[in-house]
Amino acid sequence: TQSTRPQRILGAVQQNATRGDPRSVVRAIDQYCRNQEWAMNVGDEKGCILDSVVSEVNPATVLELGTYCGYSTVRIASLLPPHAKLITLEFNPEFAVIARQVIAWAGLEDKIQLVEGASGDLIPKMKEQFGVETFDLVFLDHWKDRYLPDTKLMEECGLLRKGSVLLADNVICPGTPDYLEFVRSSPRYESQYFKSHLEYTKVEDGLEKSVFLG
Ligand SMILES: O=C(NCCCCc1cc2ccncc2s1)c1cc(-c2ccc(F)cc2)cc(O)c1O
Ligand SMILES: [Mg+2]
Repeated sequence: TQSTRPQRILGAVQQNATRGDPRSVVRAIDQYCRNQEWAMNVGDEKGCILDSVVSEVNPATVLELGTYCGYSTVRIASLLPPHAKLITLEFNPEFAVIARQVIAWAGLEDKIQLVEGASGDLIPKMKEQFGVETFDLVFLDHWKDRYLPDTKLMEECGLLRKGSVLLADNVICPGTPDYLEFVRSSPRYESQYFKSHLEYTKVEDGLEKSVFLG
């Protein structure tokens, strides 16, 4: 039977990356997706910007919306301090099955909790079910039309504190116009655009970093 793209990405990790070495997992996925077949990982170019923001924030609690195969999950978790926790939400069960194996190959199971379901359903349960107070960093990389409603939902659920950082992928391609307009015009956010390219291509894309001012 025909394999899926996520299954082929997992195969590339198992063949080319070293167990317990997160950066080799990141490198194996980037090499596969740049040389064999494109996939919607944040990628190496935007990934460097992601690394710099994660290192600057040095978060104890991270929420990732949109796991896919776990590329950015592993990339972020590899930079977290010892007792930090990353919760990642994935809607597609097939992606979740692959991501769990990529996370395990990287040896990062203790830092990462992958939760299956829709962000709109799970965000209101964060405090009670997952024992979360607030998130220091949120990486938005899920349905592009959910960035704005989920940001408002996180505010309403008290999951953001003064200084919480939102980092959003794909604000140009595929684009998140309503989200961009909101964070750039709201007095409650300080926003900054990091120009880059769509993963593994020359098409323009970028990350928007928005600090919640409380
Ligand atoms: O759709 C994208 N990413 C979201 C996948 C949706 C997965 C979800 C996770 C989840 C968790 C919780 N609740 C609800 C959801 S929905 C995406 C698409 C492109 C792209 C760019 C140019 C193209 F020509 C074709 C695709 C590039 C990217 O970097 C992306 O991130
Ligand atoms: Mg993306």
